Amino acid sequence: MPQVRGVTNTDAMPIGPVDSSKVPRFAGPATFARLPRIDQVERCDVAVVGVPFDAGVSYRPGARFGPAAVREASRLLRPYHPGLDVSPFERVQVADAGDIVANPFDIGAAIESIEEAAGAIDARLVTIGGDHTIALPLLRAAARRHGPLALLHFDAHLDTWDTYFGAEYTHGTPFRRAVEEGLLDTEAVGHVGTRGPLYGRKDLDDDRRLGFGIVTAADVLRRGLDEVIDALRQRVGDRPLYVSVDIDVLDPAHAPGTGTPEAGGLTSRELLEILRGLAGCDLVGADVVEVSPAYDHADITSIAASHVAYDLVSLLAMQEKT
Ligand SMILES: N=C(N)NCCCC(=O)O
Ligand SMILES: [Zn+2]
Ligand SMILES: [Zn+2]
Repeated sequence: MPQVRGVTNTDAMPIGPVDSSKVPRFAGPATFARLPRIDQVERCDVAVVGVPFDAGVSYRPGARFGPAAVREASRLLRPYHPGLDVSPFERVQVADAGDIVANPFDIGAAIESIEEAAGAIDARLVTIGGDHTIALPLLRAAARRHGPLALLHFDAHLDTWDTYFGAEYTHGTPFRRAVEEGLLDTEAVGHVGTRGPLYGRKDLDDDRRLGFGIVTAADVLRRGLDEVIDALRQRVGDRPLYVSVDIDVLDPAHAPGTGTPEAGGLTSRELLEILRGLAGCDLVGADVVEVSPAYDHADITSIAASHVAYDLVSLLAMQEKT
């Protein structure tokens, strides 16, 4: 039976996901959360878009298959978010914008086309990666619309390193490039969940000099969620905020399917609670990156990433004026 959707949503209710009480959730093509494709709606407030690109990785590859795995895992999401008390797909039009085509053999060309394609989507974006290289063109596109951005970067890693094998554009370097390009408001940039061995103490000195504050994974444990959320909200204030979530911010027990796993990470419960604590901030865009399904088990990582994306969509939907 073909799926029936509304013809137009110009001034009517948003078109929501396929109803899982009528069409089994395991049937039909996997758009994010079973939402309509962007070409099936007249207007779109929040778009979920994939970037299947992983030519920037330093260790285990495979994040090019992240968008497809996260969409599959998102079939079980339901339309009401009790933690945030919002039905995001009723409040605004959310749609799946498909995948951005990025050259797998030319990182420079890929970065350019990601920036251009992201800039051409007339909606607030939640992007599913792909490796962390893609954050740079996504930040460029967002900063072009909103000016210098506050950034909360959830990751085991700093990703402010300078070069790898002489290469400037990799998944370990996007946030140094973003500061150098003036995309970020360096009064309001921070990492959350940082941990693991570094190349040297200079990594931290450089990072601090670039303007970043750090809430380590150990800080989340020792200071507790409420204090951490307060500190993050104070740092961000009312600036336009971009949230970048590298799924390796989670402990490998919660996200084995990723390229550069580090022990001692956040639980998915902690991450989701911190994200919910950002309700009311001026979120303008977000990404979830570094899901590498070949290393996953029982879809643990792509399920976690689908919930992170759902929370980010919900935060964007809550602040959109209806
Ligand atoms: N962005 C991620 N996931 N990892 C960066 C790790 C860079 C390194 O191999 O040192
Ligand atoms: Zn990382
Ligand atoms: Zn990263």
